[in-house]
Amino acid sequence: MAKDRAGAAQRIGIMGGTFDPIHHGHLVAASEVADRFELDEVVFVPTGQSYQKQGQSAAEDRYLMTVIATASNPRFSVSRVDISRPGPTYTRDTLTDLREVYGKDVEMFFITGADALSAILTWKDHDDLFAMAHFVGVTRPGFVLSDQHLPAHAVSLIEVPAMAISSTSCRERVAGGRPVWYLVPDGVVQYIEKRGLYRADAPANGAGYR
Ligand SMILES: Nc1ncnc2c1ncn2[C@@H]1O[C@H](COP(=O)(O)OP(=O)(O)OP(=O)(O)O)[C@@H](O)[C@H]1O
Ligand SMILES: O=C(O)c1ccc[n+]([C@@H]2O[C@H](COP(=O)([O-])O)[C@@H](O)[C@H]2O)c1
Repeated sequence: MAKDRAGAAQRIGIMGGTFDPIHHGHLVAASEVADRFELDEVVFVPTGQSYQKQGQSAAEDRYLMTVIATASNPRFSVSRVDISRPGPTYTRDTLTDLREVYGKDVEMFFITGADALSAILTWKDHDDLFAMAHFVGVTRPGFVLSDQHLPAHAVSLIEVPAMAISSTSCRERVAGGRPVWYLVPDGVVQYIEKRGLYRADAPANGAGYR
Protein backbone atom coordinates (compact mmCIF):
# COMPACT_ATOMS: atom_id res chain seq x y z
CA MET A 1 0.00 0.00 0.00
CA ALA A 2 1.33 3.45 -0.90
CA LYS A 3 2.11 5.46 2.20
CA ASP A 4 1.68 8.93 0.77
CA ARG A 5 -0.12 10.84 3.47
CA ALA A 6 0.94 14.30 2.27
CA GLY A 7 -1.35 16.96 3.67
CA ALA A 8 -2.99 14.55 6.13
CA ALA A 9 -2.99 15.18 9.87
CA GLN A 10 0.10 13.99 11.72
CA ARG A 11 -0.34 10.64 13.44
CA ILE A 12 1.35 10.01 16.76
CA GLY A 13 1.51 6.65 18.52
CA ILE A 14 1.80 6.62 22.30
CA MET A 15 3.39 3.61 23.97
CA GLY A 16 2.95 3.98 27.72
CA GLY A 17 4.58 1.60 30.13
CA THR A 18 6.49 1.03 33.31
CA PHE A 19 9.40 -0.19 31.16
CA ASP A 20 11.19 -1.86 34.08
CA PRO A 21 13.04 -2.74 31.89
CA ILE A 22 11.92 -1.97 28.32
CA HIS A 23 12.17 -5.14 26.18
CA HIS A 24 11.73 -6.28 22.60
CA GLY A 25 8.02 -7.03 23.16
CA HIS A 26 7.43 -3.29 23.64
CA LEU A 27 9.58 -2.35 20.64
CA VAL A 28 8.03 -4.84 18.25
CA ALA A 29 4.51 -3.80 19.28
CA ALA A 30 5.32 -0.11 18.68
CA SER A 31 7.00 -0.81 15.35
CA GLU A 32 4.10 -2.93 14.10
CA VAL A 33 1.46 -0.38 15.06
CA ALA A 34 3.57 2.38 13.45
CA ASP A 35 3.60 0.40 10.22
CA ARG A 36 -0.08 -0.58 10.24
CA PHE A 37 -1.39 2.87 11.15
CA GLU A 38 1.20 4.84 9.16
CA LEU A 39 2.32 6.73 12.23
CA ASP A 40 4.75 9.62 11.86
CA GLU A 41 6.18 9.06 15.34
CA VAL A 42 5.81 6.77 18.32
CA VAL A 43 6.32 8.44 21.68
CA PHE A 44 7.34 6.09 24.49
CA VAL A 45 6.10 7.37 27.83
CA PRO A 46 7.62 5.78 30.94
CA THR A 47 5.25 6.04 33.89
CA GLY A 48 5.96 8.15 36.94
CA GLN A 49 4.31 5.86 39.48
CA SER A 50 2.54 2.75 38.19
CA TYR A 51 0.02 2.76 41.02
CA GLN A 52 -1.43 -0.66 40.10
CA LYS A 53 1.99 -2.36 40.36
CA GLN A 54 4.03 -3.23 43.44
CA GLY A 55 7.20 -1.13 43.54
CA GLN A 56 9.32 -0.26 40.56
CA SER A 57 12.80 1.01 39.76
CA ALA A 58 13.58 4.70 39.89
CA ALA A 59 11.83 6.63 37.13
CA GLU A 60 15.15 8.02 35.91
CA ASP A 61 16.56 4.52 35.36
CA ARG A 62 13.43 3.43 33.48
CA TYR A 63 13.50 6.64 31.43
CA LEU A 64 17.18 6.22 30.49
CA MET A 65 16.70 2.57 29.48
CA THR A 66 13.81 3.69 27.26
CA VAL A 67 15.99 6.36 25.64
CA ILE A 68 18.77 3.83 25.02
CA ALA A 69 16.35 1.27 23.55
CA THR A 70 14.70 3.70 21.14
CA ALA A 71 17.67 5.87 20.16
CA SER A 72 18.42 4.08 16.89
CA ASN A 73 14.92 4.50 15.45
CA PRO A 74 14.34 7.99 13.97
CA ARG A 75 10.57 7.63 14.44
CA PHE A 76 10.76 6.71 18.12
CA SER A 77 11.01 9.33 20.84
CA VAL A 78 10.63 9.37 24.63
CA SER A 79 8.54 11.77 26.69
CA ARG A 80 9.03 12.80 30.31
CA VAL A 81 5.43 13.97 30.79
CA ASP A 82 4.55 11.15 33.18
CA ILE A 83 7.77 11.09 35.17
CA SER A 84 7.69 14.88 35.54
CA ARG A 85 4.16 14.86 37.00
CA PRO A 86 4.04 14.08 40.74
CA GLY A 87 1.74 11.35 42.03
CA PRO A 88 0.26 8.25 40.41
CA THR A 89 0.28 8.09 36.61
CA TYR A 90 -3.11 8.18 34.91
CA THR A 91 -3.48 7.86 31.15
CA ARG A 92 -6.04 10.65 31.26
CA ASP A 93 -3.20 13.00 32.29
CA THR A 94 -0.74 11.49 29.80
CA LEU A 95 -3.11 12.17 26.92
CA THR A 96 -3.95 15.66 28.16
CA ASP A 97 -0.28 16.60 28.44
CA LEU A 98 0.67 15.12 25.07
CA ARG A 99 -2.24 16.91 23.41
CA GLU A 100 -0.75 20.11 24.79
CA VAL A 101 2.67 19.24 23.39
CA TYR A 102 1.57 18.06 19.94
CA GLY A 103 -1.43 20.34 19.34
CA LYS A 104 -5.10 19.77 18.66
CA ASP A 105 -4.72 18.61 15.05
CA VAL A 106 -2.62 15.46 15.54
CA GLU A 107 -4.32 12.07 15.61
CA MET A 108 -3.25 10.15 18.71
CA PHE A 109 -3.11 6.33 18.92
CA PHE A 110 -2.59 4.82 22.38
CA ILE A 111 -0.95 1.39 22.12
CA THR A 112 -1.72 -1.32 24.71
CA GLY A 113 -0.94 -4.99 25.01
CA ALA A 114 -3.81 -7.46 25.48
CA ASP A 115 -3.25 -7.58 29.25
CA ALA A 116 -3.40 -3.81 29.69
CA LEU A 117 -6.45 -3.57 27.42
CA SER A 118 -8.31 -6.15 29.49
CA ALA A 119 -7.78 -4.01 32.61
CA ILE A 120 -8.72 -0.68 31.09
CA LEU A 121 -12.05 -0.45 32.92
CA THR A 122 -10.04 -0.21 36.15
CA TRP A 123 -8.26 2.91 34.87
CA LYS A 124 -9.13 6.35 36.21
CA ASP A 125 -11.86 8.13 34.21
CA HIS A 126 -11.84 5.33 31.64
CA ASP A 127 -15.10 6.58 30.12
CA ASP A 128 -13.31 9.72 28.91
CA LEU A 129 -10.25 8.03 27.44
CA PHE A 130 -11.73 6.82 24.17
CA ALA A 131 -12.59 10.36 23.10
CA MET A 132 -9.03 11.51 23.82
CA ALA A 133 -7.22 9.01 21.56
CA HIS A 134 -7.84 5.98 19.40
CA PHE A 135 -6.81 2.84 21.29
CA VAL A 136 -4.89 0.03 19.60
CA GLY A 137 -4.78 -3.32 21.36
CA VAL A 138 -2.03 -5.74 20.32
CA THR A 139 -1.69 -9.46 20.83
CA ARG A 140 0.56 -10.74 23.60
CA PRO A 141 1.37 -14.41 24.31
CA GLY A 142 -0.60 -15.70 27.31
CA PHE A 143 -3.38 -13.12 27.11
CA VAL A 144 -6.67 -12.93 25.23
CA LEU A 145 -7.08 -9.86 23.05
CA SER A 146 -10.67 -8.65 23.23
CA ASP A 147 -12.64 -5.42 22.99
CA GLN A 148 -15.96 -6.90 24.06
CA HIS A 149 -15.93 -4.94 27.33
CA LEU A 150 -15.27 -1.66 25.53
CA PRO A 151 -17.46 0.82 23.64
CA ALA A 152 -18.06 -0.04 19.99
CA HIS A 153 -15.47 1.37 17.55
CA ALA A 154 -13.30 2.63 20.43
CA VAL A 155 -10.43 0.25 19.80
CA SER A 156 -8.59 -1.45 16.94
CA LEU A 157 -7.16 -4.89 17.59
CA ILE A 158 -4.09 -6.06 15.71
CA GLU A 159 -1.90 -9.11 15.69
CA VAL A 160 1.83 -8.52 16.18
CA PRO A 161 4.69 -11.04 16.07
CA ALA A 162 4.54 -13.03 19.30
CA MET A 163 7.19 -12.03 21.81
CA ALA A 164 6.89 -14.09 24.98
CA ILE A 165 8.88 -11.56 27.00
CA SER A 166 7.86 -9.61 30.11
CA SER A 167 9.72 -7.12 32.27
CA THR A 168 8.99 -9.42 35.22
CA SER A 169 10.82 -12.31 33.56
CA CYS A 170 13.74 -10.02 32.66
CA ARG A 171 14.02 -8.86 36.30
CA GLU A 172 13.82 -12.44 37.55
CA ARG A 173 16.50 -13.52 35.12
CA VAL A 174 18.91 -10.81 36.25
CA ALA A 175 18.18 -11.60 39.92
CA GLY A 176 18.91 -15.27 39.20
CA GLY A 177 22.16 -14.50 37.36
CA ARG A 178 20.74 -15.54 34.00
CA PRO A 179 21.16 -13.57 30.74
CA VAL A 180 18.75 -11.07 29.25
CA TRP A 181 20.75 -10.73 26.04
CA TYR A 182 18.40 -10.59 23.00
CA LEU A 183 15.34 -10.12 25.24
CA VAL A 184 16.22 -6.46 25.70
CA PRO A 185 18.40 -4.24 23.45
CA ASP A 186 22.16 -4.61 24.00
CA GLY A 187 22.49 -1.13 25.48
CA VAL A 188 19.82 -1.96 28.04
CA VAL A 189 21.69 -5.13 29.08
CA GLN A 190 24.75 -2.98 29.65
CA TYR A 191 22.80 -0.29 31.51
CA ILE A 192 21.23 -2.88 33.84
CA GLU A 193 24.69 -4.22 34.63
CA LYS A 194 26.29 -0.81 35.06
CA ARG A 195 23.59 0.38 37.46
CA GLY A 196 23.28 -2.95 39.29
CA LEU A 197 19.53 -3.10 38.62
CA TYR A 198 17.44 -6.13 39.59
CA ARG A 199 20.29 -8.02 41.27
CA ALA A 200 19.22 -10.09 44.24
CA ASP A 201 22.12 -8.62 46.25
CA ALA A 202 21.48 -5.00 45.23
CA PRO A 203 21.07 -2.94 48.42
CA ALA A 204 18.70 -0.43 46.81
CA ASN A 205 17.49 -1.04 43.31
CA GLY A 206 19.34 1.49 41.16
CA ALA A 207 20.76 3.48 44.05
CA GLY A 208 21.52 7.03 43.03
CA TYR A 209 18.17 7.64 41.40
CA ARG A 210 15.13 7.76 43.61
N1 LIG B 1 5.59 -9.05 25.00
C1 LIG B 1 4.66 -8.10 24.78
N2 LIG B 1 3.88 -8.13 23.66
C2 LIG B 1 2.94 -7.16 23.45
N3 LIG B 1 2.70 -6.12 24.29
C3 LIG B 1 3.44 -6.04 25.40
C4 LIG B 1 4.46 -7.01 25.70
N4 LIG B 1 5.04 -6.68 26.87
C5 LIG B 1 4.40 -5.58 27.30
N5 LIG B 1 3.46 -5.18 26.44
C6 LIG B 1 2.58 -4.01 26.57
O1 LIG B 1 3.41 -2.87 26.75
C7 LIG B 1 2.82 -1.94 27.68
C8 LIG B 1 3.77 -1.65 28.83
O2 LIG B 1 4.05 -2.87 29.48
P1 LIG B 1 4.94 -2.96 30.82
O3 LIG B 1 5.97 -1.89 30.81
O4 LIG B 1 4.04 -3.07 31.99
O5 LIG B 1 5.71 -4.35 30.55
P2 LIG B 1 5.42 -5.79 31.16
O6 LIG B 1 6.34 -6.73 30.47
O7 LIG B 1 3.96 -6.10 31.09
O8 LIG B 1 5.88 -5.55 32.67
P3 LIG B 1 5.72 -6.44 33.99
O9 LIG B 1 6.16 -7.84 33.66
O10 LIG B 1 6.62 -5.74 34.97
O11 LIG B 1 4.26 -6.37 34.37
C9 LIG B 1 1.50 -2.59 28.13
O12 LIG B 1 0.46 -2.10 27.30
C10 LIG B 1 1.74 -4.07 27.85
O13 LIG B 1 0.53 -4.76 27.63
O1 LIG C 1 -5.02 5.60 33.89
C1 LIG C 1 -4.93 4.65 34.69
O2 LIG C 1 -5.61 4.57 35.71
C2 LIG C 1 -3.92 3.55 34.34
C3 LIG C 1 -3.82 2.40 35.14
C4 LIG C 1 -2.88 1.44 34.79
C5 LIG C 1 -2.06 1.62 33.70
N1 LIG C 1 -2.19 2.75 32.95
C6 LIG C 1 -1.29 3.00 31.80
O3 LIG C 1 -1.14 1.85 31.01
C7 LIG C 1 0.16 1.83 30.42
C8 LIG C 1 0.80 0.48 30.72
O4 LIG C 1 0.92 0.37 32.10
P1 LIG C 1 1.68 -0.84 32.82
O5 LIG C 1 1.27 -0.69 34.26
O6 LIG C 1 1.15 -2.09 32.15
O7 LIG C 1 3.13 -0.64 32.60
C9 LIG C 1 0.91 3.02 31.04
O8 LIG C 1 0.90 4.09 30.13
C10 LIG C 1 0.11 3.33 32.27
O9 LIG C 1 0.16 4.71 32.67
C11 LIG C 1 -3.10 3.70 33.25
